[in-house]
Formats: sequence, C-alpha cells, structure tokens
Amino acid sequence: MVHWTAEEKATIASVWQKVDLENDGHNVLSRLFITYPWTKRYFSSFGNISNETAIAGNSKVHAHGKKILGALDNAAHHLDDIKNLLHDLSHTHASELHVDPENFKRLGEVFVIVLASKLGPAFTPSAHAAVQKFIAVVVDALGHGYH
Ligand code: HEM
Repeated sequence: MVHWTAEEKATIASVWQKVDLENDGHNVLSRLFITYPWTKRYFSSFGNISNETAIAGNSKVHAHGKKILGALDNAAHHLDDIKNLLHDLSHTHASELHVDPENFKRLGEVFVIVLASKLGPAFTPSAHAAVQKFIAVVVDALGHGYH
C-alpha cells in the first residue's frame, strides 16, 4: 500500500484547491489529443477533433475533460483508497474501451504540465513531487484491470 506523508497530503490538498475541473480538464484532454494524436482514435464518437481549433470548440471534449478530472478529484480526496476507487474504471478502460495503458502515463504527464503552466512558481518542486506521486498511483491503479 502507498504511504502518504502528512506533508504530501497537505500539498496535494492545497494544489487541488486550485484545480478547475472544467477548464483544466478541457486543457488536459486537448493537449493529450494535440501532443499525442493517436489517442484521438478512441474518441471517434466525439465528432470533429481533427485540429486544434476543432478540439477547442468541441463540447464533448469539454464534457469529457471534466469527467476525467472528476475521477482524479475523487482520487485526490481519497488518497488511501485510490486502488479500490479506480477498480471499476480500470476494468472499463481495459475490457470495454481497450485503451493502451501507456496512454494513462501520457495523460498524467499532460496533467502535470497543465498544472505547472497554470500555477507557475506556486508549482514548487515539492508540489511537483507530490502531484507526480499522486499521478503514478492513479496510473498504477488504472493499470490493475489489465492483468
Ligand atoms: C488519468 C487517466 C484517466 C482517467 C481518470 C479517466 C477517466 C474516465 C472516466 C471517468 C470515464 C467515464 C466512464 C464512464 O462513463 O463510465 C472515461 C471514459 C473513457 N476514457 Fe478514460 N480516463 C483516463 C485516461 C484515458 C485515456 C488515456 C484514454 C485514451 C487515450 C481514455 C479513453 C476513454 C474513452 C474512449 C472513454 C469513453 C468515452 C465516451 O465515449 O464517452 N481514458 N475515462
């Protein structure tokens, strides 16, 4: 089981207060699509996501970005229970959506970059370290349904 220090918990809580599920979620999913274009293939039901302008104006990208951050929000509020919390979601991504789990790491990386560009100097090395650990735990939990 993952151990969280009191400092890490406090750091994640304070960073998380600054997260905007809708805007940041949209930024994360847009950047995922633009930086790693092959990730778009899973979202054929979203209509036009062929370029940056189309992605920016696509309401399904907005709604889904918020949904993803909603799951991260839940995880951030239950740090000691992330594996259980993401159990079903992991199975959905593995067995129904057939998402290559490497893409979870990419989404995590993009999330860290969105936070860093939003928070600037407030995204201190210790904030970065705590968020990176959080993402690693989430990625690991989402990978459980694959084996
Ligand atoms: C931190 C990583 C991720 C989280 C927390 C997450 C979360 C979610 C959530 C909450 C849903 C909705 C499930 C439902 O309605 O039951 C979902 C659906 C989905 N996810 Fe993920 N996801 C992540 C990464 C990814 C990645 C990297 C991909 C593909 C590159 C992906 C592809 C999909 C697809 C295709 C759906 C269904 C979309 C639809 O048609 O509505 N997910 N995800």
